[in-house]
Amino acid sequence: MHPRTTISPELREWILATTRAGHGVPEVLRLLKENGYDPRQSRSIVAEVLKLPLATLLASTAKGSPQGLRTKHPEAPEVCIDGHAVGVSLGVDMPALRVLENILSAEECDELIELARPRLQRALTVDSEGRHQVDQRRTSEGMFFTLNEVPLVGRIEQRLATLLGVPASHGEGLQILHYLPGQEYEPHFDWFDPEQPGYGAITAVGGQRIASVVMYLNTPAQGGGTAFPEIGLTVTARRGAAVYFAYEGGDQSSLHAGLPVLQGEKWIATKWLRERPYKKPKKA
Ligand SMILES: O=C(O)CCC(=O)C(=O)O
Ligand SMILES: [Fe+2]
Repeated sequence: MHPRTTISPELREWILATTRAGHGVPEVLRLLKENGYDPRQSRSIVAEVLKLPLATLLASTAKGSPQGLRTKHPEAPEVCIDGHAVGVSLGVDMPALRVLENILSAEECDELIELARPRLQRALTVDSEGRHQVDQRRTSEGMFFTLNEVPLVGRIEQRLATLLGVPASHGEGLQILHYLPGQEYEPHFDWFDPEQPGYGAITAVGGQRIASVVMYLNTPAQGGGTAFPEIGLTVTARRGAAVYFAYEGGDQSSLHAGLPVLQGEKWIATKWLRERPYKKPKKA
């Protein structure tokens, strides 16, 4: 049997602190290499400390892994942006996740819903070839705003950019989703799978996704939370709050689902961020 690598408490703490500070696995591995660690050994050490399967880490350090900009995780207890105080009421290390309070005011939530309502269509998913398709796993209706389409959208994009330290140009257009009782979004990852044939096309502009912000525009009477089954966490959908989470391509811990709405309705605004500036590809 091979002896297990012993990891000093200092190295373990350094890996955790560096990850918590918002650096991705590739960056941690790069720094270890710079400091003379053998790359193969570093991968095992990082996998062990972050409790990631080695296979996941190998996938995440290959082409699925963002090499560009990363978000910085908002720090508790609150971040003040242009006089708007955003509360950080819960934090998780793996995946890097924060529950944000008061990301939107009640008026901003209502205004987004009213702007989106006349433009709703059945929400689509992206298939392995990069095509948009109707999918039984996603039964809600939705629409996209273009970047900075109206002043309200621009203001929210700017707020998120300041909060997360990534320019608004890295964002995909804000998506509004509307769920009725029984509608849900089954467990999925927001990162694009590097093993899928359409990966190159989907990431040709903007690269890999690095983080998601799901903002709740109303409070469903019952149900409709966002569940993270790998860590046993369900974030309650409450008007004006949001869940932010960051990931590597291949990161299993970021599995999440929009739970079925049991009573009432659910409105969310989702912002996905890319590692590089993203512009919507022109229609062929
Ligand atoms: O509805 C939710 O709570 C989650 C939505 C989501 O995962 C997404 O839009 O990617
Ligand atoms: Fe998602």
